[in-house]
Amino acid sequence: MAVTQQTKTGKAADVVLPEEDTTPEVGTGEAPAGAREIASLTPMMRQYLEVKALHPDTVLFFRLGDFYEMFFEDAVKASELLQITLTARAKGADKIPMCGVPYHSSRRYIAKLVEHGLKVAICEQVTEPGAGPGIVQREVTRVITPGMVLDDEVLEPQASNFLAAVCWGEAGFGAALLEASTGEFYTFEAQGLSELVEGLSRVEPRELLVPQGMRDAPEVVQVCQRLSRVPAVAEGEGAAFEHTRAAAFLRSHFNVQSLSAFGLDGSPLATGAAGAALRYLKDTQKTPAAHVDRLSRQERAGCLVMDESSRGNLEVLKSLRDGGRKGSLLGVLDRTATGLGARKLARWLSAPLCSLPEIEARLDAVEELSGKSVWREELVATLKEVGDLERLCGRLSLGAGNARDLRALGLSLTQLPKLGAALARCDAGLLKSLAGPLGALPELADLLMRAVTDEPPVVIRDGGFIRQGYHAELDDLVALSTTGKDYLLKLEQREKDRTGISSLKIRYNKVFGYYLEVTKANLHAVPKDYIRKQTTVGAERFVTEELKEYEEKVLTAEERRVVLELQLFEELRTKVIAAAPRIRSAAEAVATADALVSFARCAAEYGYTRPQVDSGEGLTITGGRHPVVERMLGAGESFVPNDVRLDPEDAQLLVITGPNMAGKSTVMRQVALTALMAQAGSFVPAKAARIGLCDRIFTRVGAADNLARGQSTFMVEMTETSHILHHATNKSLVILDEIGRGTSTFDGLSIAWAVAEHIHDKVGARSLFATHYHELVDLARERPRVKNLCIAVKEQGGKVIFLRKLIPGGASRSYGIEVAKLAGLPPEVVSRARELLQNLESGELDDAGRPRVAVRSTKRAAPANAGQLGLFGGAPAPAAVAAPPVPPAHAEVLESLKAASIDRMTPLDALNLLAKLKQTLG
Ligand SMILES: Nc1ncnc2c1ncn2[C@@H]1O[C@H](COP(=O)(O)OP(=O)(O)OP(=O)(O)O)[C@@H](O)[C@H]1O
Repeated sequence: MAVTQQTKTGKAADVVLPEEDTTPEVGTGEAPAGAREIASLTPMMRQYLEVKALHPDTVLFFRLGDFYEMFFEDAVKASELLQITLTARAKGADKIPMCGVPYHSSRRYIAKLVEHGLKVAICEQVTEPGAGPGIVQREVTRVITPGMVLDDEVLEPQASNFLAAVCWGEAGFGAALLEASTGEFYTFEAQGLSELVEGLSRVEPRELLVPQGMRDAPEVVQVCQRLSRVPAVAEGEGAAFEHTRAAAFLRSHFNVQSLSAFGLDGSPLATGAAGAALRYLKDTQKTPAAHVDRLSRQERAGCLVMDESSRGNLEVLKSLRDGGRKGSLLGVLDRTATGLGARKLARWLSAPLCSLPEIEARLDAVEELSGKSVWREELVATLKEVGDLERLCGRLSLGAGNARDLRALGLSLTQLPKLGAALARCDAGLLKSLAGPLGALPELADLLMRAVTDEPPVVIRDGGFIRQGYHAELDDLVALSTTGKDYLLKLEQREKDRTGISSLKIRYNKVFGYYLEVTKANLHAVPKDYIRKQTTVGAERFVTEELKEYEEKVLTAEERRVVLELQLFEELRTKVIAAAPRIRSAAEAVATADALVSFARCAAEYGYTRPQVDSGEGLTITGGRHPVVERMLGAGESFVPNDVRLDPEDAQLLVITGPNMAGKSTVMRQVALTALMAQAGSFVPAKAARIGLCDRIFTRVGAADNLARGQSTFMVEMTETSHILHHATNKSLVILDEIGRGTSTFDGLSIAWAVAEHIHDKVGARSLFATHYHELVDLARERPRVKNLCIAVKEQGGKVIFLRKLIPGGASRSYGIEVAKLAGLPPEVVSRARELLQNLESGELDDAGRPRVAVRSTKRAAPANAGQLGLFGGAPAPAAVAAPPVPPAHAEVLESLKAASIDRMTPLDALNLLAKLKQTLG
């Protein structure tokens, strides 16, 4: 049996039990599984099915000796995803599909299944083989799900891994966000789906927990569709979401009389979601989750709101190109030294502040840190030595940590006083305030450093991780087992001398313990007092009384040592759990310091300046740059800075025109990103900036198709625009890039015009409006707070040179054809396009009033009904045909037309007039 076990342990990961597995279970004496009816399964397979029935939605990792085995459909699914061999237990019709992975390398396999959105239940042997009657007892000790991951193999250091529990009712939605590895725990309530998605999108949850039976509810389907990273969906017991039960559960966990301190009074939905999330953590991890020691409520008013698509359009956390950090604002600003800091920075950028004092506090800190480069880099060096305190503490609290985690925690805690002392010397209040929590753990640091060896093993079950000198009894046991081993070596030499068998060896295996091995050729020299134990192919194995005695001594010392080490590990773990709240406060301080240092490094190295943030509604940026584009430019290219001024008095809405590729999108995005950075507490890429606090930033940029959601490009564009018009306030910043582009020119222009008017007249939000409809420039004549800007270009030798400079006024042309030429369109297509453009611009119309775009220049004729008007900008051609007798209605129309002052008419006025004229004609 032991031989089988050793062979299995030694095999590669994809090795599984032989197809016809007749091996009884280790130490159980269970009958071999042969070809039998499934109904007459072995006790072990029955045990498997019982456990599986309790965890039907998981892939069950069933511990068998040194392997985790999977059976039935789990085996089929896992073998495919993990690319391991699928084999079978039993034969013929009773064949049970099966596959397995070695225990010691299981982490990466589990990680892979979880990455595929599956849940993995770990079922361990909880009694020793042969320790009692019947088979080994087994229990599920942990369920690993996409949102409940503790292992470094799965977790990205810089990214959070949140579970989101969501429930809903007539009053709206309740949500709870829980990070199992760090213990972060938040709730919020939302009135509608958009608000819910906006709240969830800030942390991009990996898993969505919803009440039983709700997986396919329209609310869940829509949330999944609208989040840019689709979460795995899990169902939790409906009762866990129920308000009173959830409240009682939370009160008992946090050991409080009331939940009012968490802001949950009168919030049944948020309470339900929080209760369900915490219960899910406890149920899957089977621990008290002591590291979850606080719960806070996120208020919408507390931070600058950005919906999912605005955050995505501005590429705040990831680039649109490939969804990676590179090319995003976070990619540029993340110069953190720790995973803690990186996650904090991502949170700051996804939820910038709205409170002036808090923003000023961060800016003060960044100013001080950016000015002291040597000292700042010393801080960075210290921060680099601090491990992921939150996750180390989380793993240990949840019983998943090992001795390496204790060692890493000890090393990290040792750095804290140094970091604290450096921060205490700062002038900025925020930096100073971080020093307190960093000085609160010297005893634990000292204890862990004294207790754990420098390089402890990954697996704790064999001991070997407690440092010599930490525990006297353990030292004695270690000494005994080592001297015992020395003794055995001496004994071997003595027996060699006594018998004259120079090849005699003392060996050890798990089944026989220590034995003397003598090759067949030397058997004649074996003394009488040798007791034969076993015969192998080339040798005989013996024991002696003396050997047995020493074996007893050594082995018991070894066993006691392991037991004692495990006990000491538990004691240390308990101490860590007791200190969890202080560790989390220290982790928070480290994360904050690291994020501020990161801002300061960017400020110093990228030439950023401190923004002036105030409660006004203006926004002035002088010499502003796009933080990401300026870092992406190649050698020899330099970013052209631009000035932008938005003012509620006279420049509330800026219409930006300019050729394709001129830099309209870039300048608009840089304004939004500058405001966002300032409110996150960062310095900004500009010579000077004054930012009136924004309550929300909206962007409607480009024509992002969303066919997966079954919406056309234009529909998406209009839905987003409508969302903006409904939610923007006079404190908001609105970026609209080419509204109306997705439909016909006339419809598009009319919509763009009406949207701009509405924002100007009704909403009052600071807005930047880029457009190719040059007609929109006329809006500035109509509305007092509209200003025109355009991006300068120079024409030289038939070529367009982009100057990238924003100047007052409107652009006269698009240069679209020139850009198309630059892009390599065939010359004949380019020249034909020029011809068509000329037709359009000369306003030639056919009988139906449409421009005669298709007319070739050689065949162009005078328009037949030259009396018709070009709708937008087309000049009426002089009347050239004698008029027939005019009916009265027609005369009225002609009069109206004559009276109309086309020069001062907006396109919409023209449309209205046209409608009136048609009405007159009947
Ligand atoms: N101020 C600037 N300095 C240097 N390069 C710039 C600047 N602004 C834009 N660019 C470069 O020009 C490219 C085109 O800019 P952008 O996409 O903003 O143009 P656009 O006017 O919005 O074009 P389109 O109308 O075709 O969408 C950018 O990718 C960037 O590389």
